[in-house]
Amino acid sequence: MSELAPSHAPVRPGEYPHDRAALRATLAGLEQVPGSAKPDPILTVDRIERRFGGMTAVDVDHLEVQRGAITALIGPNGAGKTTFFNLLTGFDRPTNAARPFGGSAPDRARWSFEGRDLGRTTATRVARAGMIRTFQLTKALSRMTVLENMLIGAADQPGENLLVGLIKPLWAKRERENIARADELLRRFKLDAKRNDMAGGLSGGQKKLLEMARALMAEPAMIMLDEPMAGVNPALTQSLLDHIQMLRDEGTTVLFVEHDMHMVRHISDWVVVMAQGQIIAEGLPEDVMSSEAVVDAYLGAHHDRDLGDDDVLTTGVIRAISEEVADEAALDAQEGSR
Ligand SMILES: Nc1ncnc2c1ncn2[C@@H]1O[C@H](COP(=O)(O)OP(=O)(O)OP(=O)(O)O)[C@@H](O)[C@H]1O
Repeated sequence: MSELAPSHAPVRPGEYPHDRAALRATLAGLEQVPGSAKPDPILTVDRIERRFGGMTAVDVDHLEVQRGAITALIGPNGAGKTTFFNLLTGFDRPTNAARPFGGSAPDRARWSFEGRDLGRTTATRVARAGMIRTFQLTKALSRMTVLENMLIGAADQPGENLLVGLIKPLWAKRERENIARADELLRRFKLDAKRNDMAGGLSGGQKKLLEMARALMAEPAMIMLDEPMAGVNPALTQSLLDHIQMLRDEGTTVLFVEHDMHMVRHISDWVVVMAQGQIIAEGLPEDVMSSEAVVDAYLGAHHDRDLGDDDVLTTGVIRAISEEVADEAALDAQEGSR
């Protein structure tokens, strides 16, 4: 058994054996229920709500994201995944946002990253804390070159900091370092030949790669990818998957939203299922996605097919199935206590 598995002792990125099996062994020992406790959560979320008028888009009671793992957030269209991402990264505010100096009222949204409270902070500060996201629709700036796009992603770009801007030699050194890092990432993402091209001329898949590479300029502890496979042609699919797995192997935590179930099944270490704003299931991909509950929800009765898309995953079906699973668990528990 893995060294990590029995104790569930906290682990740091550098300590990961870069061994997916060991990480999975740790995760396999966890309770597969919504809000399940993780041995070493990098992100912990409590009671976050977002309503638009009378509609509740997000209503998450508790979530912990395991450090160093690839966690997939799946769910039908409109489940609240992107809104949840927006809230966590400071691009939107919860309806029950914590009030400044309001203490820690239990009904107020709270989330912390690396133990740091992010509930009252801005998108820029969230990014500086090491939690960087990409968007469903790529935000590559088309009238800038690929390299310029990369430099925007650097956490300490000189233009942002007046003091650094005033100290020219330091400025120049920073810029050289940022360019070196950008070039290294562009090589890694096979975009180096496009370095001086306008980003607007890249294919959809290349823009996705650029967005991911740009997010890595800030050396985030956790990268959040919103539908990284959307619009990517099959030729680039494998490359994207490899990059994401490489990030995990290097100790970066990955949280991604995706409809491509092949991707979810093949690269994620843990899957969180959202429906109607709530987290309704969590677990290992093979358990969550092969569980009769989710397979039925996605595919009807066709258990012999791999999950290809989630068109058939309607909120109603998944909720009905999750209730059924909860009932079964309650029955099991009753039987066990007899
Ligand atoms: N700014 C907004 N104003 C009003 N309603 C919104 C707004 N943003 C999101 N919603 C609604 O909130 C719900 C959740 O949307 P969200 O985009 O978060 O879902 P999603 O799970 O990311 O869906 P998809 O998989 O289709 O991207 C949807 O019903 C959506 O219409």
